[in-house]
Amino acid sequence: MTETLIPVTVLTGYLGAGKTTLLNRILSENHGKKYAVIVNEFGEIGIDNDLIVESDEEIYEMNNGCVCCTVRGDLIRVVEGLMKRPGGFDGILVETTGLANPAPVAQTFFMDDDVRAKSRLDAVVTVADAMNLLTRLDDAPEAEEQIAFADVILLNKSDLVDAEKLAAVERRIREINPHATIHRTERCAIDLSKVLDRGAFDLERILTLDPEFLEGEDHDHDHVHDENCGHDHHDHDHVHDENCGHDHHGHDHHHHHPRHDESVFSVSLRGGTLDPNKFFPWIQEITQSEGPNILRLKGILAMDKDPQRYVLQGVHMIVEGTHQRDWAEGEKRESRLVFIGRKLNEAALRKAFEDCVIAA
Ligand SMILES: Nc1nc2c(ncn2[C@@H]2O[C@H](COP(=O)(O)OP(=O)(O)OP(=O)(O)O)[C@@H](O)[C@H]2O)c(=O)[nH]1
Repeated sequence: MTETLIPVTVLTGYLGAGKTTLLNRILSENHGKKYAVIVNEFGEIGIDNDLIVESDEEIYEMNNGCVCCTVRGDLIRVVEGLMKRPGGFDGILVETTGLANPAPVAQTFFMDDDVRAKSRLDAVVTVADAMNLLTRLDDAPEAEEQIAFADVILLNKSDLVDAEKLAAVERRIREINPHATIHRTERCAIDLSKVLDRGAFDLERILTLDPEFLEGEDHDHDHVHDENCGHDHHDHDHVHDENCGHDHHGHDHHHHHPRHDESVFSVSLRGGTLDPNKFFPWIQEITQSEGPNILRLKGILAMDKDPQRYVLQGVHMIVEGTHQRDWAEGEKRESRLVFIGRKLNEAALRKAFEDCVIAA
């Protein structure tokens, strides 16, 4: 019986840990399987979808909130739609935002009758950033939930730390989660059979961790969920979108799950072509001076006189840039840049960015 159920892999991990890197590996590898990918991102301009490699796989983007709360109904609808597709899929991958608590995402696959009848949660795979995890565990509750909930953990970015630190991070992970399989990786290089179709999700363990995990199974959870979302907290996404353009993330979707970190918000910038002689020194300077507050930085940029799209990625002070592909004929040369972090000075970021724009 169980063989006919579609395995679902929930891919989680804090901002910038390497989730998209792993997803791109899965999509690029010649595994002969057909996966449907559901991507959820935080930050108002959709950039992540542009960072996923081109493949034959079907990709569904959900940008209107966090998959663990506001768009959970969307997740059920997307999955239900996938189940009805002729030919079907060998697996479904759900990449959560870096700020998601994986528990409600996993719950989705137990609570909806149609979804439960056709799919099985295969594993929660968490990518951890070896360089930043210890700090995150101290200041971000989601980071701890992602580790606690994992069946498989990729201790990634092993190239950025020495052996001693790697061992210390692994010890801390073990304290939080003694059960998960841990793999040390660099750029998420791993045999995919260690990640996919593991049959690793252990409901018994999760119920020990969270006895109310299956709570609401007999109820119409959409309503329960909506009520919690509407009444137990104020919706920052809306308040801030309207008042200051910030893109806050704060909810109390389920009483027994800790809140999201409300101090984290995003600043989305958009403009035309940029002057590289102004832009790069600015990014250099801002990531050095504000690095601790910049949890994540992502951009698809149009540089002046550059025929290619330039992709910029940062996690704290580490910034990487690469050319992605030629701008297509007729494609609008537009630059999009998103900062996600704490205490970001939106007005100053906006002004500095606009100073780099040379053509609208
Ligand atoms: N040095 C190093 N960099 C890495 C490694 N893995 C990923 N990166 C880089 O880290 C940055 C973030 O990687 P992503 O895969 O986009 O991370 P993510 O978890 O998808 O990020 P969000 O979706 O924003 O949460 C990128 O610049 C990657 O190239 C690694 O093992 N070592």
